[in-house]
Amino acid sequence: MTIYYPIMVKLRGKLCVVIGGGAVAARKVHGLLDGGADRVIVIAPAASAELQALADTRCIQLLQREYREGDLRDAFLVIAATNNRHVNEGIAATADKLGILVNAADLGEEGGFVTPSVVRRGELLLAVTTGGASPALAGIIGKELSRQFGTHFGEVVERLRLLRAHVMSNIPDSEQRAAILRQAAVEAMTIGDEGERRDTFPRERIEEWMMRLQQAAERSR
Ligand SMILES: C[C@@]1(CC(=O)O)c2cc3[nH]c(cc4nc(cc5[nH]c(cc(n2)[C@H]1CCC(=O)O)[C@@](C)(CC(=O)O)[C@@H]5CCC(=O)O)C(CC(=O)O)=C4CCC(=O)O)c(CCC(=O)O)c3CC(=O)O
Ligand SMILES: NC(=O)C1=CN([C@@H]2O[C@H](COP(=O)(O)OP(=O)(O)OC[C@H]3O[C@@H](n4cnc5c(N)ncnc54)[C@H](O)[C@@H]3O)[C@@H](O)[C@H]2O)C=CC1
Repeated sequence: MTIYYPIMVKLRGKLCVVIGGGAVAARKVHGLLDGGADRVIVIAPAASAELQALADTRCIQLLQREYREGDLRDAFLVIAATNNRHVNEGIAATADKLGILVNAADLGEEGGFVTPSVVRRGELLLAVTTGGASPALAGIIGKELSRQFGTHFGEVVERLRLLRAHVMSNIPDSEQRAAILRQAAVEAMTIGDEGERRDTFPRERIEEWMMRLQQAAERSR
């Protein structure tokens, strides 16, 4: 068993290299693009129509050839997704030597990182892993979470961010701030319950919301 440490990493401006051009590579490329990557190079002698289409729209750069030793130079992150175990192993070993983050689609835990099942709702990002024990279960739990956390959560989190900025600049006491923000998060989780309209959260303006939460926090002291 491998123990993992989860982080949310920024990919903007960082070179990501994907080797392989099949269905698995395409899924990983979509994950990278959804995750903010804007410099993605895909290397494969034969790439799927899906990857060709991404290259046509300039979302990725496609190099139609086999992987070569120097291809990882300057990469921040590498995904080895060929159907050749030997090639994937070589990529993983080279990346390791160069200190580059590497995912090996067929080596599971032998790579440097594994990709979780992901649900995005605006800035809310849910990621599920079984560490390679059951990728299918990770996917099923991801689908369950996407039902549980509806699309309105994007807006909910946006409002919470606005509230937090407002609270940060208006409430000097850190304990009071925490009480207000915790209560706002509790309210956010109940939205949708009892027929509440999902498209307006909160009903009040941010300033009024803060005042109400502040008064409630004071009452419960
Ligand atoms: C270790 C890991 C490395 C990595 O790729 O990062 C890995 C490895 C392998 N997957 C294999 C098979 C399958 N993978 C999926 C699906 C997903 N696989 C994903 C991640 C991971 N897969 C990493 C661990 C994540 C974790 O466990 O938490 C997900 C979560 C995310 C993503 O791919 O982006 C995505 C779901 C996305 C979603 O739905 O949300 C399905 C399900 C299906 O197809 O319906 C199957 C068939 C059923 C099954 O095997 O469970 C095989 C065997 C291939 C063979 O048989 O030859 C290997 C190789 C091995 O195990 O050695
Ligand atoms: N991690 C995961 O979620 C999963 C991983 N897998 C594993 O991922 C691997 C890839 O799966 P698929 O995309 O379905 O395979 P695929 O057969 O559709 O595609 C393989 C790709 O690798 C390319 N390739 C082969 N040799 C290469 C080289 N030397 N340099 C560059 N590119 C090369 C081919 O041109 C092709 O584009 C398989 O080995 C499979 O075991 C399979 C299912 C899920």
